[in-house]
Amino acid sequence: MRTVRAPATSANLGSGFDTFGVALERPADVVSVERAERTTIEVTGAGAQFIPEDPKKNTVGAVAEALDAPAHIRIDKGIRPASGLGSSAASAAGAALALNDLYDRGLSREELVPIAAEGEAVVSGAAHADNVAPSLLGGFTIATADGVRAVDTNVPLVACLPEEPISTRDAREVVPNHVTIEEMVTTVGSAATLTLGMCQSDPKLVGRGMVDEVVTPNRAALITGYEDAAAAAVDAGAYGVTVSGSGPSVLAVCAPDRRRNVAGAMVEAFEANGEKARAYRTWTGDGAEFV
Ligand SMILES: Nc1ncnc2c1ncn2[C@@H]1O[C@H](COP(=O)(O)OP(=O)(O)OP(=O)(O)O)[C@@H](O)[C@H]1O
Ligand SMILES: N[C@@H](CCO)C(=O)O
Repeated sequence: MRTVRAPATSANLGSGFDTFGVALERPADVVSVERAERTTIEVTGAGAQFIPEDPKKNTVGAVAEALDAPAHIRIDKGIRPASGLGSSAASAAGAALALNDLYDRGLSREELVPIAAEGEAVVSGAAHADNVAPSLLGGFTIATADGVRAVDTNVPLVACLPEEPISTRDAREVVPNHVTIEEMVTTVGSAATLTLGMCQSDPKLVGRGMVDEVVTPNRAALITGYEDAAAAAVDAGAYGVTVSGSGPSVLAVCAPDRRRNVAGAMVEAFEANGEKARAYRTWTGDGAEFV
């Protein structure tokens, strides 16, 4: 048997739609695999009642098929599904690392990224790698058509998770198909600034790099209370705020000693809009690990 702890992740980071992602120190999924004649899945933990155990509908089933590694797979969910914290991706990343070792496939973590992304295609219709990449590699990752690059970083973050679920599949429907040259220039500038901030572990630069006028406004409109929560986070000292992944989670970057204030301000803002919420005070983190 092999057991892997795979971290939550936050993708897009505002300016890096379908490209940027970052691993979080917490929360995480724990995935255990044992050899079997055919793949079966057992899900427990956060939101398990909403997660299919059919291998054709669960991200880990696609991973087992891609690796030709049938197994009994147990997933203990630490990351609520449809949360914007890479719940589906963490299971896929954990299963990829565990099955690769169990069946001695000898693939590198980088080579496992597109395999884990096939799991994402099962649930969202797109094999986007911007959650599975940081969950496998850790740190800040840049996923492009010719591969994935990872950067070690150490940036304090607050992830605030309102109760209303939003599926990635639904949230991809509101992404515009075209941008203006002015929007492109703003996004490129933000993306470059965010990348520099991650390379230098500079939360102020990361916050400035979250500015996005293309995807974020359309996603924010799906999240009840987003504008109030984002404004409250900035008032409490956040350097930047954006939608985490496809939402509804909201990601803020701030100084380490401001995380409690930022977390409390966002939770209160959501509650003032009738939305219960919880917040994780965390840091950028490492990739999946054997336990
Ligand atoms: N192993 C899994 N863990 C979590 N969700 C899964 C899993 N397998 C399939 N799903 C399905 O995927 C959906 C959640 O994935 P989705 O991409 O929408 O949200 P997320 O991964 O939590 O957030 P995001 O991708 O925006 O960070 C749910 O409908 C769930 O039923
Ligand atoms: N880039 C993906 C990430 C989902 O977590 C999206 O925003 O649809």
